[in-house]
Amino acid sequence: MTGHRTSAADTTADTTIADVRLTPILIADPPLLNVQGVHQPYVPRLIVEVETEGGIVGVGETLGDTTYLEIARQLAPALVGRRTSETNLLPAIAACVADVDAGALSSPTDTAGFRGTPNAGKLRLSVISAFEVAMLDALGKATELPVHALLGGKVRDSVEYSGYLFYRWAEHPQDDAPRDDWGAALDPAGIVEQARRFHRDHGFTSFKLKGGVFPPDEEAAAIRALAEAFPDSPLRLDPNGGWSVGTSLKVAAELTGVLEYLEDPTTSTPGMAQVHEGSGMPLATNMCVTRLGEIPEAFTKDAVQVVLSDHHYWGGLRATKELAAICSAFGVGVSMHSNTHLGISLAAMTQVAATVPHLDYACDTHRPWQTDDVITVPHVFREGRIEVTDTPGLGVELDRDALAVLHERWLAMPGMRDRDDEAGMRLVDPRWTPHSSPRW
Ligand SMILES: O=C([O-])C(=O)C[C@H](O)[C@@H](O)C(=O)[O-]
Ligand SMILES: [Mg+2]
Repeated sequence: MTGHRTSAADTTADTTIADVRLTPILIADPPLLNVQGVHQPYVPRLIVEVETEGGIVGVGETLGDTTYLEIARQLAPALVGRRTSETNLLPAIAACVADVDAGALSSPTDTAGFRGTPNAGKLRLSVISAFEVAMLDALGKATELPVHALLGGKVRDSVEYSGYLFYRWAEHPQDDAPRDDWGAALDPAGIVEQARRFHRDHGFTSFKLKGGVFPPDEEAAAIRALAEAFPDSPLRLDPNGGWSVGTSLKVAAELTGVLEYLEDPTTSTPGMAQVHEGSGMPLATNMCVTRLGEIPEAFTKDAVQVVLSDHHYWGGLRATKELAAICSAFGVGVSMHSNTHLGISLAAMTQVAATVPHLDYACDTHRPWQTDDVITVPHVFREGRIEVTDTPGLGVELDRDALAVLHERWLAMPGMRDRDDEAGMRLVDPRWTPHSSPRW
């Protein structure tokens, strides 16, 4: 053991950051529907590599839209010469060196992230998250410790995820888009069939339906059909703020006892508080509590009962643990949100989820919808769970060939470098205007 440590120290002990590499990529995505529109054939992600003086490489993954990439490009050189252990400095360094383009802040919602109104702090935190994960991965490899050990150690050996169901078209309208064999899911029967495949292929026993697509009574009917097909499964419905308070109260009354929780039925914190007060339905959010400053109002008004943490939003794995501790102090539950992502993010989500004692719900993940990956051994869900590895760092290895292919795709398709679900929908419905909120 000592001999092993010594030899590792000889070659790898210097954890000073020597180089930071950024690789924007485009990953294939099916035509999944939501309140804003439809996923386009490709979604941008950013892969961050942090290389130490000792030659160790750590990896991180985050949103790859232009604004995020610009922030990352400003932040990367400022980290050279820092230690991989200095993750607490990331917010201050980012605030000093990374400007956020005003255009990115003028949008009513952050279409890339679905987390309420964008602001500079939120966008920087999303970029920081990938650097923090890459630094922890490198540090873990250098010290021969898994990332969960750097966060205080795991309290569970596997992390449960929920099957993320979407209304969807059979194929994208673009002729040259990638195809899959899922077929369309546009009614309760289609959603139940999708859930059966998720259960068969990955063992998921908890399901979330992305709503805000059809009139709420149709989506409530899909939930009831799921409850009949999977009587023991916890179920959630998430219309991403597409309903008025009145509509939310009506659906909440109808689905009380059927849903585990209702997610972001309406957009504002006062609106969420009214819905909970009037219905008693537990409400979850990844839209009205997405940074520390939004917590006091939401918790004192009892507007949310479950916060969907997301290390990409909150600035990394340590920040996720801090959020979980605050939630615990207020008796608010914690689960985990996801956007379209690959295996590096799934590894990071699993490592941090393993360390949060009161993670009371199955976490969200889009990963089963993705056919691409940038790690050599993609994760396998068993009984809806991912095993928490004890391999040093995140326990994943970058597949450089796959990364190069997906980067080539990014170079070749400048029109896909920003997620734009509205633009995707306008190809089919040129008058599409999702911002007449609330839709129902
Ligand atoms: O829980 C959520 O709100 C999400 O997962 C946001 C995502 O962007 C989802 O709506 C999607 O991918 O369409
Ligand atoms: Mg949500």
